[in-house]
Amino acid sequence: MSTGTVIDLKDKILIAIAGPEPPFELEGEYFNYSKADNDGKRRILKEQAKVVTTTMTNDEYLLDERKKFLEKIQKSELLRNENWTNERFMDGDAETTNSKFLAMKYFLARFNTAKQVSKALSQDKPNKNRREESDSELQPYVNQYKPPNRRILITENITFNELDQIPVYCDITKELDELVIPERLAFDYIDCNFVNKEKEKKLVDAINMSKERKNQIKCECAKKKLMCHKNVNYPCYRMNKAMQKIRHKGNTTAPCEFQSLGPNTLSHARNIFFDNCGFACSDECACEGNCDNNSLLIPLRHLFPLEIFQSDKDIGFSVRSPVFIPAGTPVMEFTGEIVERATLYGLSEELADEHAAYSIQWNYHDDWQFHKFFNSLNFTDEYKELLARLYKKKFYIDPTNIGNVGRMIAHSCCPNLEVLRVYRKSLSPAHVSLIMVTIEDVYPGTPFSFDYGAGYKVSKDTYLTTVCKCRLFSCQGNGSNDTFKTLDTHSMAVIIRRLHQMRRTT
Ligand SMILES: C[S@@+](CC[C@H](N)C(=O)[O-])C[C@H]1O[C@@H](n2cnc3c(N)ncnc32)[C@H](O)[C@@H]1O
Repeated sequence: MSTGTVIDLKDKILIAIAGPEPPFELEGEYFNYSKADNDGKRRILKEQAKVVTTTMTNDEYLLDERKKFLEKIQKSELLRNENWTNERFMDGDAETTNSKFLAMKYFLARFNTAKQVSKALSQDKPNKNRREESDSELQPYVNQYKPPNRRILITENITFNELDQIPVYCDITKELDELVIPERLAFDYIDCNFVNKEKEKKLVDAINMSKERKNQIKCECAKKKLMCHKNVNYPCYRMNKAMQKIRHKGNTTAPCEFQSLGPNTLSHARNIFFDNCGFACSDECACEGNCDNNSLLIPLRHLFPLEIFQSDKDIGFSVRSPVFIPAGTPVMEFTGEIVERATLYGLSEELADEHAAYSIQWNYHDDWQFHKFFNSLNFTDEYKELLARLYKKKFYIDPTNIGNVGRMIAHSCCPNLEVLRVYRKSLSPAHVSLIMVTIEDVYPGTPFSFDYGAGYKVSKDTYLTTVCKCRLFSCQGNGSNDTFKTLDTHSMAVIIRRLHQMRRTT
């Protein structure tokens, strides 16, 4: 584990232009934690760990958290009128559309290449003779974690930000003496992306060029209420609409939808970063991002209470929320260092493997639709040339040493989140943010997950999908239920609907 900390990097870091300034005061407890190396951080976490017990039942705890959440919403003029009990997955036609979308997503998670996918899709037929499972057979896949009453609380707040309190629990160790803080838990927390000025000089050039008036995108609308953007002349809204229409060849489904409070919908389960990108208002706009054209509004406000917990040795730490989150909600951002592939793989072999395991690649070097798109804009020629050069490379967000809660989300073959790219202020790779959006209604306590992709390896010769421990109904991991592994999308959609009905009544 490398030991770079916020303190070591303070003078080298450039906050990627899209984000607000993070709390870099480095005071008090945060200062001590941040200046410590990995061993030191683990020591601090171990020293502050304590056993906590509760006499509340799980239902009482969830009710209490829901009450607190609703009180928080009531305090916000912007969010007060939203209906957070609305189950979007079940909302009329949305149920059919959503279950088909999820079934397609789970189906695609099985294949490594586009060729395999095409072949499998051509053979994807409903099996009318299939016996339907009973509720008790499906019960193990309802998937709502209920922690024990006695837990080890490693830290009350891994973020050090009182507006975003995220506790970390260990539920696999009973006694404090036995608690081992893994290296991967001892990272520096950051709320926005950043660029290392020394490593990514071209990104710094792009950030500087983006400050020219012609290369900026921001709304200068009068400060009004939530719907202020719905004027087709506002640049960010127009840009959002235009970007949502960028499509990979052959995608004839409706464009995706990126908005503040949802539902954010995806265009297609395939080609996620090709076909699903949007643009958001930011603090530079007259609305300061407090409008409906900002899919980062909820993540930046840290609206949903989150918890990091460990209940499984193999999976490690995971994340869950004690409140219901409807489908299509951007729950959190995935933050870290914006790096080019060569920077990531220029690390020593061991470090590169470790960083790759946590990083998300969010663009494709041959994304010619995106090239065509920014070339059609009124940016300066110099900026367009630089963007063309930059976007021939692959970019990652690397949260290994400095990142946020997004880095703790587990993989699943039946994920409930999708990671999407959204830009603010301009279109360079330094203006990107990755948002993690729910693709189904997420019931209280359900661990969050996304699909790491078929190419993700846990060791030199082992793909994660072959050893996956998500244990959900169509998990591809060894030892999982074989009857679900090869299901067609039609049968899967039926099971997905039934699981949702079961979750609602639990
Ligand atoms: C990005 S990290 C996720 C956070 C990690 N659980 C932790 O404790 O730091 C990815 C690693 O988590 C583990 N992991 C995540 N999802 C898994 C799954 N479904 N099955 C097995 N291991 C998983 C693997 O070790 C993987 O390399």
